[in-house]
Amino acid sequence: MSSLTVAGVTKSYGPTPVLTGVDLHVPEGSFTALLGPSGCGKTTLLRLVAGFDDPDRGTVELGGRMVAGAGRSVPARRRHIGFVPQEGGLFPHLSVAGNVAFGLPRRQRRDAGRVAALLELVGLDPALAERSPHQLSGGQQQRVALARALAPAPSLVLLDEPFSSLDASLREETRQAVADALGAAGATAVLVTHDQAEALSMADQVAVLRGGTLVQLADPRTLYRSPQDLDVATFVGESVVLDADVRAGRAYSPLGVLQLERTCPDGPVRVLLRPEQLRLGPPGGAGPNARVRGVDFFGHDARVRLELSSGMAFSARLEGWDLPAAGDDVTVVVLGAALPFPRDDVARVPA
Ligand SMILES: Nc1ncnc2c1ncn2[C@@H]1O[C@H](COP(=O)(O)OP(=O)(O)OP(=O)(O)O)[C@@H](O)[C@H]1O
Repeated sequence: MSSLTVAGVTKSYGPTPVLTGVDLHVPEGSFTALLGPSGCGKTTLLRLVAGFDDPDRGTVELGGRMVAGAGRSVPARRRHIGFVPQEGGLFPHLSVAGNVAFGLPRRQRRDAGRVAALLELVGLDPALAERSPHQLSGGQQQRVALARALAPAPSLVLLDEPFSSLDASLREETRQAVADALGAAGATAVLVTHDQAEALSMADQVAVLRGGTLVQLADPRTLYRSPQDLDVATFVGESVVLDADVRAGRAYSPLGVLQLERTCPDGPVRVLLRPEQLRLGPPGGAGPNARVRGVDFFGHDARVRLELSSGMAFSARLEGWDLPAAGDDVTVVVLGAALPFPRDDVARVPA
């Protein structure tokens, strides 16, 4: 497996810039998620790395070898990159074993042991080897597609929204199997997704793309706890965004006086809290009063929709055991510190 380095990559289709100066380094043996809203350029970047298209400017290096840029373009088939598309792309007329063997070097294609080992690597029972793709679930098909992509021991594995067509229960299980298989193979991998939970739960590092620009590259915890700006913050998780005034290192907000995560000069700011930082107490306790407007119950936890007497709406995320009901009056307690941002930082999604 190889590292991947993308430097200053720019791409336009006609007059429309799609990628503008993207830099990205994926260390050997690590897993990076490319996360961003629809149309931000994720697939375009993946295609430039795969060699399906060429950048207008900038370079792509695999294991220190330049494969695109500076007048060079190594054809896709010579980049030794494994590709897992949205919907498996398995050959319908070949068995599972035939599909996996297709990825193997010619002399190993008849080696049933190699095929069985690859099926086991992706968490599939080798007894499925003789089935046709249409006799598999969507999740099993994606695992076969990964086994096929890993078969030639590629320098890099690219996965383009490979779980998007799976239903929720299968998605979780397949994600886990894919992440385990990539880890066991020591693969360098890049996953394209617009699903923040997928990116945060699977990747070693997450690259957030917005409008063709890489706005933040960080490990999942740093990205969630210290997002670059409010737009990234609201994209990678639910948020409570409040206008506040900073005085002597504390933020005076509609949810009380808050500690700050980092130093910040006095003056108006916008602060970010995560809904799981809020706790509810009985009415009349310390902290601002709020009324429960509704409860979205998810089983393991719930989103409790709240409103202050000023009309400001926000949500708390609470464990599912002891929940208030719509119409209840409560007091709000904030745990931990808030993250300050300039007041003119735009929050894309309201609290
Ligand atoms: N071959 C092409 N010709 C013209 N425009 C293109 C072409 N490919 C992509 N685009 C445009 O480039 C922009 C980025 O597309 P891209 O597919 O990379 O986005 P994405 O982030 O992967 O989106 P999605 O999550 O919806 O797949 C879009 O506005 C798209 O319409």
